[in-house]
Amino acid sequence: MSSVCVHGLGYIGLPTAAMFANYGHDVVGFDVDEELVAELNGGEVRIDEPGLRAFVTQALESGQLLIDDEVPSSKYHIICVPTPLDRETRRVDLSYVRQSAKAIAPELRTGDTVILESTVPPGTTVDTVQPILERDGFDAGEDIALVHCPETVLPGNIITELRENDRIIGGVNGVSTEAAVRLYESFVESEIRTMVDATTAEFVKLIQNTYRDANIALANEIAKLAADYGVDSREAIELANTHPRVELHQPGPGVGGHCLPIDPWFLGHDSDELDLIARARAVNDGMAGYVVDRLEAELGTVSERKIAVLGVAYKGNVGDTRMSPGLTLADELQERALGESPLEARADGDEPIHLSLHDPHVTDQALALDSFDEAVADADALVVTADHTEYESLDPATVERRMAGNVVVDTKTILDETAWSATDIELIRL
Ligand SMILES: NC(=O)c1ccc[n+]([C@@H]2O[C@H](COP(=O)([O-])OP(=O)(O)OC[C@H]3O[C@@H](n4cnc5c(N)ncnc54)[C@H](O)[C@@H]3O)[C@@H](O)[C@H]2O)c1
Ligand SMILES: CC(=O)N[C@@H]1[C@@H](OP(=O)(O)OP(=O)(O)OC[C@H]2O[C@@H](n3ccc(=O)[nH]c3=O)[C@H](O)[C@@H]2O)O[C@H](CO)[C@@H](O)[C@@H]1O
Repeated sequence: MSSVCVHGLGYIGLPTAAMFANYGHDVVGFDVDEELVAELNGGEVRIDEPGLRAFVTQALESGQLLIDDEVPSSKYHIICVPTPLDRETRRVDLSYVRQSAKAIAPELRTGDTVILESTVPPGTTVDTVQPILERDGFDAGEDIALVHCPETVLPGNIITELRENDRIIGGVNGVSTEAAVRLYESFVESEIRTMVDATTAEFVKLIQNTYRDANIALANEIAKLAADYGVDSREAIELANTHPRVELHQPGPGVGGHCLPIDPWFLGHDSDELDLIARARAVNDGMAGYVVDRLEAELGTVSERKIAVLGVAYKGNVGDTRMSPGLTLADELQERALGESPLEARADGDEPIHLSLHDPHVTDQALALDSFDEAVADADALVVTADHTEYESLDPATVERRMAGNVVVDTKTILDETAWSATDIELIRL
């Protein structure tokens, strides 16, 4: 078993560190966030992910996982730090990756391996990480091993997918690739696919998420077309998918989360060839506006209405609100309610719209969420924006009684159409 240091203890680094520890490696989890380090050392796990708390507790209690705010010498260093996108410039911020490589460099010894797991634009391992690691005279591929090994786990199912997803490992040379394979094969149950090229591994990760984003964009456009023809988009997509070579995804209120709305732009980092991919992004980003159009068609205007947004997590059964379609919809409603003269609208002192946000999975106090009863009471319209299990069983008769209006937009098609058709509620599905 090896010594492993995992850099960055967020959604990816924490389960990864616990996984290596639970498979017998000596793991140090390092994070620059001192509050997080203290929380983890106190046994607190702030990420809402099924099974994670118990998994981390097991690793900590066994003594195989130590959480520290200093970087130790280690046979393996795994970088799981953020790679955020500047939404204005659409450029990635690689400062966390650089900072991490700089912290690793002084601890390196001959024979150590550095693994970049963070999602990055093609070329980052070789152009950004390698020169930092080589500053002290080490030669990547000769003295130390260097690879990119992208992370592909699905939030909501991270622990299972860590073990069961195929892994891709691209090293700067064959020796690097083999060194990383030896580590991951200690717990990965599926295929480990290797290549002697870190840039291809980076590229593959990005095209996986881009495929999903573009496929959802197609489903969203199909939903808008279907509405114009009076066709049920979900039924049409289900039938289309019976063809052996068709696999359409599902429409929705937009694409959220930390990956799909961001990663496609990484492909444009050193290329001007983004075309369809950029259009797909625009289609998905436009879905909030489309939902407001549908509401305005029913309500006349959204100004001065009470509208409840059910679901501010970026998708069902998670508590993560990064790039949340529900929150984007709330902003869009706010903007539309202000109309064309926002200053005038503000001057009269009235709230331009009464928005109520609800989510059973989100604990972020800053969002001022309402209880379900508060959200539904006297609402003119409800919009379901996350497919949380809790919303599937909403009682239509109770909702109808409590609302002032009768418009319910089910952007994820999780409500039981037959049950809701027994009420006077106008159920709109995408
Ligand atoms: N969340 C996902 O579903 C997912 C899936 C696949 C890939 N990824 C990629 O994995 C990477 C990490 O994502 P995440 O969701 O875990 O991020 P996160 O924000 O949840 O966690 C990142 C952690 O890194 C810490 N950190 C920042 N700078 C550091 C440094 N220099 N040294 C050590 N720690 C540092 C932060 O304090 C934070 O705790 C990103 O590149 C992301 O795109 C994420
Ligand atoms: C290729 C792939 O599978 N990548 C996954 C993805 O994880 P994720 O949690 O971000 O992905 P999704 O579950 O797809 O959700 C994203 C948004 O898309 C909406 N959506 C989804 C399906 C659909 O048919 N119609 C929709 O509208 C959904 O509601 C939500 O807003 O990226 C991670 C980081 O790189 C990967 O590790 C992980 O493997």
